Amino acid sequence: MPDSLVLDQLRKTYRTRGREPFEAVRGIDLDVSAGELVALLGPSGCGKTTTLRMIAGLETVTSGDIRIGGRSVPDLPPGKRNLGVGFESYALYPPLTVRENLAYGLKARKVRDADAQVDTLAARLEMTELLPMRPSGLSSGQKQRVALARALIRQPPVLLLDEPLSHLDASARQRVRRELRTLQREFGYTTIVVTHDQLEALSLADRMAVMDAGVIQQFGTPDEIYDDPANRFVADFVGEPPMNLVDGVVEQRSAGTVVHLGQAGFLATSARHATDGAKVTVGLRPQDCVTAADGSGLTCTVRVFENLLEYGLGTLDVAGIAAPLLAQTGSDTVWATGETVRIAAPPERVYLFDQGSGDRVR
Ligand SMILES: Nc1ncnc2c1ncn2[C@@H]1O[C@H](COP(=O)(O)OP(=O)(O)OP(=O)(O)O)[C@@H](O)[C@H]1O
Repeated sequence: MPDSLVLDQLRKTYRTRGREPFEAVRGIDLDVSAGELVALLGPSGCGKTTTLRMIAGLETVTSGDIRIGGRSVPDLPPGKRNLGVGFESYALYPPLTVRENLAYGLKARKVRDADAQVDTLAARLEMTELLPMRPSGLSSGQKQRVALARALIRQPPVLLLDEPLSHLDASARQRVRRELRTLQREFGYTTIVVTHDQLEALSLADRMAVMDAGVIQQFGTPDEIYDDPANRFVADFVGEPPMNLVDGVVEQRSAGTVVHLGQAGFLATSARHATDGAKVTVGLRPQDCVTAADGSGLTCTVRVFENLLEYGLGTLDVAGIAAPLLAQTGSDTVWATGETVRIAAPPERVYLFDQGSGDRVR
């Protein structure tokens, strides 16, 4: 049976002799339901691995609590926490073959069809040919698959995975990712996956926690995070190509709020709480840009147009704004260099952020 996992004001301060204490995790709250897959997503150094290692019991907790199935675990050794841990660095037993490594725990528990279970899982993770090999002969991508299999075969109530697919080549990564998702759904393990790869997080996760500087910036479903980013960091980090972020000035009109961008014109926005005349950061996803009717939207000049067959990407100069704007077009639109185009977006997709705090202005 899967267990719930709760992080309650979890903190980690690293104290290294001769150095200032470093707060890697700064008070994290996270409530993961039984059977849910949550991705911890963030840039290098944001504290994802430290968080996972504290849950696993490989790192001490400075303060706060971790509860697995309602039981507080920070004082328990790793082996008593009832977790499956798929860390690449987690040692396999070198004298045993991969098959023996995978079957070890099952045989210790006297599971009758241990070998058949190993065969089935190995086939699903495309690693049957690795079963007779010894750990020292494996490449990093192969070791990663074995670590994943070893965590999965125990059918743990809570599964922790740290960058589980990072060493696989692009096509194997997609297939193993889908298989991991299928296995997780089938067996219902509560799962935390640490990744810096947003595609991995978007495709695997029921919900994702976007982290930066030791803090969870937003926790929600992939759609909530993409459609309704809580702040400038999340808006910038999630989405490919990234959201355009440019300076703008708010004007409150009787018909609604608009935001002016340089000398290029203005866009209507559904944000209602912006102060008239305030300088804000305007967020506009390249995918949300549409061609506007004459006399409305932003007047832009095409600097470069890339025809990527299924869609096009225009790099547009905007009068009065230093950085260019990226706009994605449908496959039937082709822009010429130097052409003038008018760009708009649905008002609910024109995001405003406070220039000081970076918080969303709604
Ligand atoms: N043992 C340690 N002693 C001191 N500082 C550490 C230690 N381990 C990690 N850190 C620091 O804590 C911060 C968070 O590290 P962590 O490994 O949790 O980040 P991460 O988000 O997983 O990044 P990455 O994806 O690069 O592994 C980093 O600035 C790192 O340098």
